[in-house]
Amino acid sequence: MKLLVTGGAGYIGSVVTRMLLDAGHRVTVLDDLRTGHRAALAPDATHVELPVHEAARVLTPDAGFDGVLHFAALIAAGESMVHPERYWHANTVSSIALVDAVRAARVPRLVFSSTAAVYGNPVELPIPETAVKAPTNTYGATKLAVDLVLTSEATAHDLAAVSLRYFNVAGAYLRDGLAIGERHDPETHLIPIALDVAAGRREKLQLFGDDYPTVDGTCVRDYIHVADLARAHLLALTAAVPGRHRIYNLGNGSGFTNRQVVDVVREVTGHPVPVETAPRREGDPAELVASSALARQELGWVPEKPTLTDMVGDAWAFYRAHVLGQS
Ligand SMILES: NC(=O)c1ccc[n+]([C@@H]2O[C@H](COP(=O)([O-])OP(=O)(O)OC[C@H]3O[C@@H](n4cnc5c(N)ncnc54)[C@H](O)[C@@H]3O)[C@@H](O)[C@H]2O)c1
Ligand SMILES: O=c1ccn([C@@H]2O[C@H](COP(=O)(O)OP(=O)(O)O[C@H]3O[C@H](CO)[C@@H](O)[C@H](O)[C@H]3O)[C@@H](O)[C@H]2O)c(=O)[nH]1
Repeated sequence: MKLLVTGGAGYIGSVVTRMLLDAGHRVTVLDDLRTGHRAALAPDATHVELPVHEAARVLTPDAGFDGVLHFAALIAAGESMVHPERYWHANTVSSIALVDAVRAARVPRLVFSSTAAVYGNPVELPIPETAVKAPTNTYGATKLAVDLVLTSEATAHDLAAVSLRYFNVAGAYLRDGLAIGERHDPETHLIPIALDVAAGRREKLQLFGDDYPTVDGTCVRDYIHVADLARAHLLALTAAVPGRHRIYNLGNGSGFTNRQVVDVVREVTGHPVPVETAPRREGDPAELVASSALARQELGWVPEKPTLTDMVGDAWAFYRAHVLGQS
């Protein structure tokens, strides 16, 4: 297929781009590098340095794209509570412009990066796709809005749409000397920050809140390996059906508290990783754990690296090689 990948210079988009190219697809990456890295761009993909809202300049009716995978977004839930307008523009307004371009160019399929953050504090665990959607942060709300746009678009205009609701993505894609991993700047995610501490780049980790209604008072999250997540996108591309908007949760179905995650980082790195308790981060739901039964059933998705030790181990291997330059 000829595919447009938005956000292909970012963490997840660059892993998926690599897998798409290796599977024989032709890929154009649309990314304005606002948070991504030029070095993460696949050398055998075409790169167009444009913002998503200008996608129509690339997605012309003559260009012959078979599909779009839409990763480009602002992703920090905490920041979205402080600067919500940035999130509505970057995530929702831009996505509507992209969907307009997809319709105008008659691109048949679109796969969208949705999120566990659409659910808010869940009333049932593990969370199925049918659960109540009540986001506790603006980031989740901006993504839920795009999911709703895609449902109408699929129904009214025959788009084959798939939303993949990722839970917490971790790890790195390591293969034959290649390593693609997480490099957000500034970093806000728990595992890479804990690795910064293990590497001696930060003194300690702040744990945001220890009074949540969970086993040790810290938030619970469900982690998914970035390579397992990436494979789900290739499956979704072929499973997409015209006129349908399919939605799949992607996680492993096991919850880890933030303290348990830090324990795994200590085991993997051999570093004590000191922590201090800090106030809650606004907008954080207490617990997010996925039911991915539907993805397993309908996409035939089976995670190959479901353990947190594997994820942290791969993230640490990437970190040492590419952030500390110890390869
Ligand atoms: N990382 C996670 O744990 C996680 C979990 C759930 C969902 N997601 C979703 O997955 C997607 C990818 O996340 P990531 O961790 O790879 O993020 P990332 O920040 O590493 O990558 C995002 C990429 O999109 C580009 N970009 C952002 N806005 C753009 C715009 N308007 N125009 C052009 N380029 C733009 C950035 O330059 C960057 O390269 C996002 O949509 C995010 O919401 C991520
Ligand atoms: O220095 C830190 C960083 C994070 N946390 C906590 O660790 C947990 C996980 O936080 P983080 O790694 O930032 O991920 P989330 O906020 O859960 O969000 C991620 O996972 C969501 C899906 O669950 C996605 O939608 C988001 O894009 C992605 O950033 C939360 O309780 C945070 O408060 C800390 O205690 N200290």
